Amino acid sequence: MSRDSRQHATIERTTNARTGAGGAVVAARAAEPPVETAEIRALADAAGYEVRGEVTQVRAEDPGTYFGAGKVDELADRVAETEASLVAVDGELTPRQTTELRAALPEGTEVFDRYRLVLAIFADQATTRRAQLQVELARLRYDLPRLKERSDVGGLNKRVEKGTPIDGVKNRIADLERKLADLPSPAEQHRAERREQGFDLVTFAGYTNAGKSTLLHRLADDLELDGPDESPGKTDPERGTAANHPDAATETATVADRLFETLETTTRRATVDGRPVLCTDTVGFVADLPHWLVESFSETLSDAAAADAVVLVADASDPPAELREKVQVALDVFDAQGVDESAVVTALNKVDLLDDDAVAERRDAVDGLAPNPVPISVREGRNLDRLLAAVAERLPTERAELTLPNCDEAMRLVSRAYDRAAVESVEYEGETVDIVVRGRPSVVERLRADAEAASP
Ligand SMILES: Nc1nc2c(ncn2[C@@H]2O[C@H](COP(=O)(O)OP(=O)(O)OP(=O)(O)O)[C@@H](O)[C@H]2O)c(=O)[nH]1
Ligand SMILES: [Mg+2]
Repeated sequence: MSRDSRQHATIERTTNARTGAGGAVVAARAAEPPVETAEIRALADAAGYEVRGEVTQVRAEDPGTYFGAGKVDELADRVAETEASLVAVDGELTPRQTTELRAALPEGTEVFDRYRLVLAIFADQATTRRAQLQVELARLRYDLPRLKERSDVGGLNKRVEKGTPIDGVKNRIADLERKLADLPSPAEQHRAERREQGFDLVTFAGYTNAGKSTLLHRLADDLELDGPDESPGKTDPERGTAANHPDAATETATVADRLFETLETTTRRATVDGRPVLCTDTVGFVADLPHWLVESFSETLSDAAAADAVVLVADASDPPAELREKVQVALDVFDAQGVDESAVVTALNKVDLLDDDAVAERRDAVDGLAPNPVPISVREGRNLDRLLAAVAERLPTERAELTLPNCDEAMRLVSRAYDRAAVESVEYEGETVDIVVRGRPSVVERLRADAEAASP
C-alpha cells in the first residue's frame, strides 16, 4: 500500500466508525495572515462532521464574540446556507464567547472550540471502560474553569459554594481519578511482570513528531539496525506542528487517531550496554493542546516515573525558542509525574537538518534546562551510541565475578546470563568456569545465588 492510500485508509476508518454527525462550518482567526484552516477542518472531519464551509478573519480577538461583528453575521449566513449543525472555531473560546456566538447563530447551532472538538473525537473512540473514564475526566477538566468563569461573571452561587455545580464537578473529578487509579492497566501489569523478570525500563517521551517511534524502531532488537528507518504512514513536516504541513488534513486526523492509539503503549526490547531493556513509546505532546488534556490520556506518562531512564526526544529542527519552550513543558510534565530529574536524558533529534552553528544554537537554547543534551540523528544513525551510553549510565548496575564447577548447570547459567545481563567474559579453567557479568542488581543477585547453589 502506498503511503497516501494508507493515510487515506486511516481517515476513512476514522470517519466510517462514526455516525454522521452532520455538517460543520469551520471558522478561524489570526492577528496576521495567513489564516490556516487545514487542521481545524481535519479535526472536524475526524469528529465525524462534513465540512461544508469556512469563514476566516484577520484581526485582533474580539472579547465578546471572538470574531468581529460583521464576520459573525457572515458566519451565521454560511451556517444557514449549508444547514450546518456545528461551528468549529480554531482557537480557545471563553464561556462568554461561546454563549454569544451561539446566540448570534441560527437556533440550535452548536459551537465547539478546538479543545472541545478534540474531546468529541476522543469520546467517539473510547470503547474500553478505562478510555471512557479518561474521556469523562478530560471533559470535566475542560468544563471546570469554564463553569468557574461563568459563575464569576454572573456572580451566581458565590455564597453557597458547597453543593454548587462547581463542587459537584470537583467531586466527580476526584472520584474519576480514584477509579482510574484503581483500574488495572493491562500494559502496566505486563511491564510489572517484565520488571520482575529483571528487565530495565526506558521510556521515550516528547512532543509529537520529534522522532520517538522512529528512534524506538531503530533501537529495537527485532529490527535491523542499519539504514534509514521511515516510520510508515508519516510525512516529514519541516516543523513540529501539523498545521504548517501541506498535508495537514491527513496528518492531523492521524495525530488525533494516534493520540488515542498510543494509549495502547508500544513496548519493545532493545539492548543497551549488552543487557536487555524494555523501551516504551509514549503518546506525543501535541503543540497547541494544553498539557492537562494530553496528560488526561497518557497513562503511559505515569509509567515514566517507574522507568530507570526517560529519554526526552526533542525536534532540534524547531526554531530555538520553540525548542526551549517544548523542552520546558516536557520537563514540567515529567516533574508533575514524579520523574526523577537525574533519570532524564535529553536527545536533540534531526540534527541532519542543521549545520554545526545551528546545532550549537539549539544546545544554547536548552542550556540550564537540560544538562548534557545529546544531539542525534536517528535518520543518519548519528550519536546513537552516545545516547545509549547516557541511558546506560542511568541504569542501576552491579558487577559480579562468579565461579562454578564446569557442569551442565554452568552452561545453563551462562545462557541465562547472556539473556538477562551483559556478559563481560566466560573462561573455562578445567574444572571450573569463571563468569564476569554486569547488569541489574536483582538479576546479578539471582545469578550469584544460582552459582552458589551449583557449587558444592
Ligand atoms: N530529518 C530527520 N527526520 C527524522 C529523524 N527522526 C525521525 N524523523 C522523521 O520525523 C517524523 C516523525 O517521527 P516519529 O518517530 O513518528 O515521531 P514521534 O515522536 O513518534 O511522533 P508521535 O508518535 O506523533 O508522537 C517522521 O517523518 C520521521 O521520519 C531524523 O533524525 N532526521
Ligand atoms: Mg510515535
